[in-house]
Amino acid sequence: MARGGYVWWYVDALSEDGRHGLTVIAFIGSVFSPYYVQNAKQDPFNHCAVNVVLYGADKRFTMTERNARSLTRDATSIAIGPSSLDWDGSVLTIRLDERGAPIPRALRGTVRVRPKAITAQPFTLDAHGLHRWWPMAPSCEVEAAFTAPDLTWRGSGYLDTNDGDGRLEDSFSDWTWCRATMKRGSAILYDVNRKDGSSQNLTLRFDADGSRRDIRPPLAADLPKTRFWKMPRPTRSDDGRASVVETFEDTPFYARSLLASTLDGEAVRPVHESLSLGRFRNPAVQFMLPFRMPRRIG
Ligand SMILES: CC(C)=CCC/C(C)=C/C=C/C(C)=C/C=C/C(C)=C/C=C/C=C(C)/C=C/C=C(C)/C=C/C=C(\C)CCCC(C)(C)O
Repeated sequence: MARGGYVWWYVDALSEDGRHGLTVIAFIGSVFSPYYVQNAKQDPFNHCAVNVVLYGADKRFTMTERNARSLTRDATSIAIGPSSLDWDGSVLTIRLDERGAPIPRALRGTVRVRPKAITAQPFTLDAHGLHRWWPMAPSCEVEAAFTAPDLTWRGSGYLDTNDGDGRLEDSFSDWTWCRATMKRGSAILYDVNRKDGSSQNLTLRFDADGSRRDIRPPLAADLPKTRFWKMPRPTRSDDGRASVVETFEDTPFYARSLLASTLDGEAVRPVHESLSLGRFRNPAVQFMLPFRMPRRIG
C-alpha cells in the first residue's frame, strides 16, 4: 500500500424496532488518526484501528489505534488487536473486544453480517483514480449480540470498502454520503467536493439481487447543522426535503445522522454522514482527537 494510503471496511446497521444501531469500521491506515497525520513515514500498516459506535439507550464509542504487530490478515480475514473480521463466503463475522476512551469501558460482542447480494463494481471518487469505493453489499441482514453492554438485536445493514493511494485530505475538501434500505434493495448517494474545485455526485440504486439501475438524481435538500459542532449536513431527496430523526455522532469534523426523506418514490430512513477534511486538519481538532482515539502499542 502506498505512503499515506488506506483501506477500510465499513458496516452500519439498524435494528428492526428502530431502537438500536451500530457502526463498525476496520482500518489499515486510519485516515482520521492524528498519529498517522504526524508520522513522517506514512506507513498505513503502522496505523490500524477498529472503530465501533453503538446507538440507542446504551451508547458506546471505541477507537483504539494499533501498530503493524497487532495486525494479522489473509484473503478472508483480518485481526486488529483483540478484534477480528472473518468472511466465510456468505457471512461476515465481526468479533469485537474493545475499550472506550477516555473512560475505558469494555465493549464485547459479535456482529454477523449476511449480504443479500454482492454488487458488481467499485467506483472512483477522485479524477485520478487514487481513491476507490466499493459498496459491496448495500443490503444485509445483521445480527448483533453483545455481552458488554448486554444487548442483542436483529436488523438490516450495509457493508462497503474504501481504499486509496494517498491521504484523503490531499484529494477532497469535504463529502456527504447516505444510504437507505428500500422495500426492494437500496439507494446510495455519495457527493464529494475535491481539492481541485471539481465535484462528483453519485446516485446509485441497487435491486435486491445487487443489480444496478438508474434513477433520476434527487434534488439538493438542506438539513440543520449539528447542534454542538455545527457540522453542515446537506443531502439530496426526491422532493428536495429531508429531516433529521436522530444525530448519531456530532464531532468537530464528522457527523453521522439518521434522516427521514424520500428516494426513488419511497419514504426512507437514510443513514447519513458528512465529513469536513479542512476541519479535520485544524490544529485544535488534531489536539482533541487523541482523547477519543488512544494509541496502544502491542
Ligand atoms: C492536555 C490535558 C491533560 C488537558 C487539557 C484538558 C482539556 C481542556 C481537554 C479537552 C479535550 C477535549 C475538548 C477533547 C475533545 C475531543 C473530541 C471532541 C474528540 C472527537 C473525536 C471524534 C472522532 C474520533 C471521530 C471519528 C470519526 C470516524 C472514525 C469516522 C469515520 C468515517 C469513515 C471512515 C467514512 C466512511 C465512508 C463510507 C460510509 C463511504 O464508507
